[in-house]
Amino acid sequence: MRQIQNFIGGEFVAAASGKRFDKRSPLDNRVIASIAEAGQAEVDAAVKAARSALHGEWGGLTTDQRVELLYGVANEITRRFEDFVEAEMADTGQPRHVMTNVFIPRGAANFKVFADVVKNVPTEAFQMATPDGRGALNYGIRVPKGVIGVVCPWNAPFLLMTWKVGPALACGNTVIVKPSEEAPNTATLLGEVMNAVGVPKGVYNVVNGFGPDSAGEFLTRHPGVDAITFTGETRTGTAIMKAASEGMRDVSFELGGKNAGIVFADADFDAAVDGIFRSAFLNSGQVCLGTERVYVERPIFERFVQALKEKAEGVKFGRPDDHHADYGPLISQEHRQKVLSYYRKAVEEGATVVTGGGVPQMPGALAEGAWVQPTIWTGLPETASVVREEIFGPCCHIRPFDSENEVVALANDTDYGLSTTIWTTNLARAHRVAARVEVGITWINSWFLRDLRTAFGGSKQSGIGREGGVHSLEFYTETRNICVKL
Ligand SMILES: NC(=O)c1ccc[n+]([C@@H]2O[C@H](COP(=O)([O-])OP(=O)(O)OC[C@H]3O[C@@H](n4cnc5c(N)ncnc54)[C@H](O)[C@@H]3O)[C@@H](O)[C@H]2O)c1
Ligand SMILES: O=C/C=C/C=C(\O)C(=O)O
Repeated sequence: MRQIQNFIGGEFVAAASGKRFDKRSPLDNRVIASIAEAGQAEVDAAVKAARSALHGEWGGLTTDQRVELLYGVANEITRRFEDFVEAEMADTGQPRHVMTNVFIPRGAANFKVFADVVKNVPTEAFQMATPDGRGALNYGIRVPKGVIGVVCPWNAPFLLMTWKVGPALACGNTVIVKPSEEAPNTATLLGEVMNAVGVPKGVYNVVNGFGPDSAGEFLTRHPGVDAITFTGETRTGTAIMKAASEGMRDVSFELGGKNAGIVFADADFDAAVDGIFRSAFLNSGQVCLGTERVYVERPIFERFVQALKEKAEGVKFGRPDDHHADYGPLISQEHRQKVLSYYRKAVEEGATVVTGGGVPQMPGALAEGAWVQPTIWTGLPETASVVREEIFGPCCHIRPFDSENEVVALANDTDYGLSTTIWTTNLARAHRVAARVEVGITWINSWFLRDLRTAFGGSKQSGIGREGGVHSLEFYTETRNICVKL
């Protein structure tokens, strides 16, 4: 069984308390790893190591030298691509093709894009007139924010962790990562990469554990942490914001969503079915940008529901290396119980269950896994729980609409504001509707296409701040203005 340690100051260490916790496979609920649970002592040590790296070799590197190392990290991730695929499949149980095509390639990309940004982004300067006529020059310099706490979710562990570590390191910070207790594997593996590439010890640290009264809380409350970047549930964001406020730390939050998919009658029908299907069921619905509310223009509503039903009923489940497997299980039995509770609630609230609503029959040991059926509902009011609350499973509710104004109002009738996908061949309308939907990112005739230079983040309860391209610099650096009299 894999033993997973913390990674502090370049060393793999257990917890002084000796505390460890188990990781169970989503596939069959077997214990597959034992993880050292970092306590306050380990978090203190990680903060100390990160701080001394800032004032040591790492803090003295030029941007070019830092960029060189980050490219080295990206290249080493690529060289060990298979190791990261295996590690993440063990954690999440998702099919190999999802890892190799979607999630793991973003590891290297998340380092390269920000290495390029910091190399090329200009700083600002202003010439100003002065009463004596000789003028003055103002110029800005960017400095690292310091020690960054990075708290990560389990649904795309490597992608989402490196999406924060990449810019943080590119801007000269040091980091302490707290992976999800459900998905610690790839964060530990990245520690091996950092050592292999020669990233100075203490620049990248990993403390494993849980949230409240464990590593997550110890990190977000720590006075030696200068800023916190968090990806996870909105309610966790509230708890972390409270912790960060003790000491006035800046926060960057990527939180929950209840995203709408909008399909107009003039859409490319097959493309829209494929696109909504992928956005609702990829990664067994465990994607924050995924679609759980589908709105279809009435003339094609019945045909669309039928087409989506057929695709959902064609889904094959299996082990990650089963080439026939389209989908894996949910991350854990606990999460499966949450999703199944919504499946029950939908029926209690009067939903028509178009397909699914239960668990698939799985052979042998897989019967113990966290499997659920892809599920489609119709017939519920917008006030229903499964229409209002994030479920984070392979399920969606579909309802018809009759006008552009109606569907914009429906899409915006949510506490969240993360993403939307719009399907129509009338691009003037697509752009008009996209500008009116209150979310951070909208896709037109597509979904989950990601240009890493763009602003990424949520509105309303879906997040605080934007990361991506130069936008990340606003969070991972501080700008100092210097005015010199000429
Ligand atoms: N907006 C985005 O880009 C984005 C991306 C991926 C996932 N998500 C969201 O993440 C959620 C799924 O991930 P999850 O279940 O791991 O989220 P979660 O909030 O349960 O946990 C996320 C992380 O926070 C830690 N944590 C929990 N309580 C804490 C506390 N009080 N203090 C410090 N740390 C704490 C957990 O240990 C874990 O590492 C979904 O809501 C999904 O929408 C959002
Ligand atoms: O489950 C959510 C996936 C989020 C993806 C990103 O944050 C990204 O693509 O940068």
